[in-house]
Amino acid sequence: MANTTRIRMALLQMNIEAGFPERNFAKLQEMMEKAMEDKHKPDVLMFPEMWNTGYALEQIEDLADPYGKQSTELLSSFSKKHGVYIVGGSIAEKREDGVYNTTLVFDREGNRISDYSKMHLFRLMSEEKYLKAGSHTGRLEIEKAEAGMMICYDIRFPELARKLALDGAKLLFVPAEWPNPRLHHWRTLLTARAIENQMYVIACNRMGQSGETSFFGHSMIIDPWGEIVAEAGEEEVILFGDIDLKLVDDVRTRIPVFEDRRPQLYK
Ligand SMILES: NC(=O)CCC(=O)C(=O)O
Repeated sequence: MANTTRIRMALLQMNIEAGFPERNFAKLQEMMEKAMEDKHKPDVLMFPEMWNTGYALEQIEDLADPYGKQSTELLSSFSKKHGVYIVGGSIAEKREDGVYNTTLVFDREGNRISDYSKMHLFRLMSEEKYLKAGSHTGRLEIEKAEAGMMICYDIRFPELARKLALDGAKLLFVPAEWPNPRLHHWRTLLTARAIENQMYVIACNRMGQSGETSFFGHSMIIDPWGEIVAEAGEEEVILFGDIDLKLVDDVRTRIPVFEDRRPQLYK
């Protein structure tokens, strides 16, 4: 990177075929290769939620990736080969006690540097019947920038975003499978998390149809002032956008929300 405060993101807004992991692996690989062919090579690749299986929840025990092994092999070798960070959307990950909705993160050398399992399960899509909830927050470092992770429904919990910000996050990554008809909620909640925490929000949604459910895409990068840096439409696309970490410090200096908090009065 020429200028160390700037980071270029590539968000792979893909269709996901529920119940067909091999097809989704192939699609993801194809889009990752395409992203790296761009003349302004990205520093970070990011994907949607549950990109390996989609919401094939009734078959999830059979479809989920045991301990994320297959996903790790692909993402680790790709990040090492191309020298790119990967915030791996999320996968259905099978562990001994059940299936988790887990983000895996890799650095430019292919090392797995972080993981996060979705802690708030979304009942409207029956997650609580088939998935286990994670029990720790998700943090990582991209170049020298502290970042946090939330998965889809998690963005309805501002206290989690605030905790990540208080712990030092300047960026927030949000992989999602957020369906119609809640585009207004998606855009409003992401923008609110960016403004209130004065952080970049980088959110990658899927597009396409799965049974009766349609997904609107609209992956977004929002700056700490609440302005939209980049936003996709409803099509399958790679959304590129640059972030500048200096802006986080500028906004936090201009309106010193974190200094003005009075947590002793919020109990
Ligand atoms: N996959 C999800 O967590 C969907 C969350 C959602 O649609 C919402 O409205 O919240």
